Amino acid sequence: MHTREDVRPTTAVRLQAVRKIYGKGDNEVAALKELSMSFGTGTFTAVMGPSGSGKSTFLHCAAGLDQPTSGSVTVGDVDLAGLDEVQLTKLRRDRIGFIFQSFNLLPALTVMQNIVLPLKLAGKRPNKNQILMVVNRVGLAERINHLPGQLSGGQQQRVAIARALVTRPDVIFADEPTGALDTRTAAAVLALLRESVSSIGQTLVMVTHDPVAASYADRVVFLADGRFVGELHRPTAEAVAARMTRLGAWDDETHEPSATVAGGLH
Ligand SMILES: Nc1ncnc2c1ncn2[C@@H]1O[C@H](COP(=O)(O)OP(=O)(O)OP(=O)(O)O)[C@@H](O)[C@H]1O
Repeated sequence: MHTREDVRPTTAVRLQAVRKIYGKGDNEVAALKELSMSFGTGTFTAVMGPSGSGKSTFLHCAAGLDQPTSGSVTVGDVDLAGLDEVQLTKLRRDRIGFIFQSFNLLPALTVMQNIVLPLKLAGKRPNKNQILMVVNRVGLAERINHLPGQLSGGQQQRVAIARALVTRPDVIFADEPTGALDTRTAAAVLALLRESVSSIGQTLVMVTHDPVAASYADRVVFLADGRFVGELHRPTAEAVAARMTRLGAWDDETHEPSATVAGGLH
């Protein structure tokens, strides 16, 4: 018998010639321009680019939260263009995990209830051993009966990571997952994300402004003005920062390179 891993395609997510136009006529903005990109199963990719380069639009289109104007997005072996809203919702629930800067936990539910929520919503009976494995992996075994409000920011983000891992999705999209955390807590969360890729083969795509966060990835892809403009494999924070500087990412000083870059963290 095949396990699900045996039959997983080697490409978890593929975008082909994706265009996304917002607005009409004089107000038209081309946020993505013929963007083509693939994300291999079991890889960790960081997506970077200057403000307005299309990172959020990319994330929304790749995760089936928004539809491209043209081009195609495939998750696993499913072309999203062929799905109606109900099917898209089901695909997001069953095959995609999300981690946000703001954690997005339900405050009235315990840690354990938050973690098993995606399984409950999918009508699946939680497998106790699998849940406990995930809870242990994120280091929350002592906290399962706490409410999110009783946890630190780093602990809350670890709950969000466990919640994303528990359905064993084809891909997890993370949007600035360490944006609200201090440097040391961010490092712990990034190490955990890295470990979920290295040890269980999770596929992870993370949008970030932080070169140090990006240095935990296998690959960094750079967007500028809605286009793919380059990539770095086995990135260092210094190389990422240098590339971002060349892209003019910090000209407006809204996103300073992290102070930790100089230390060569990773
Ligand atoms: N709903 C929308 N309506 C009109 N234009 C939009 C909309 N969303 C995004 N845009 C425009 O599309 C372009 C890409 O925006 P997007 O938010 O994807 O960039 P980003 O790289 O995520 O930016 P940031 O790093 O500042 O979050 C920008 O020019 C933006 O103004």
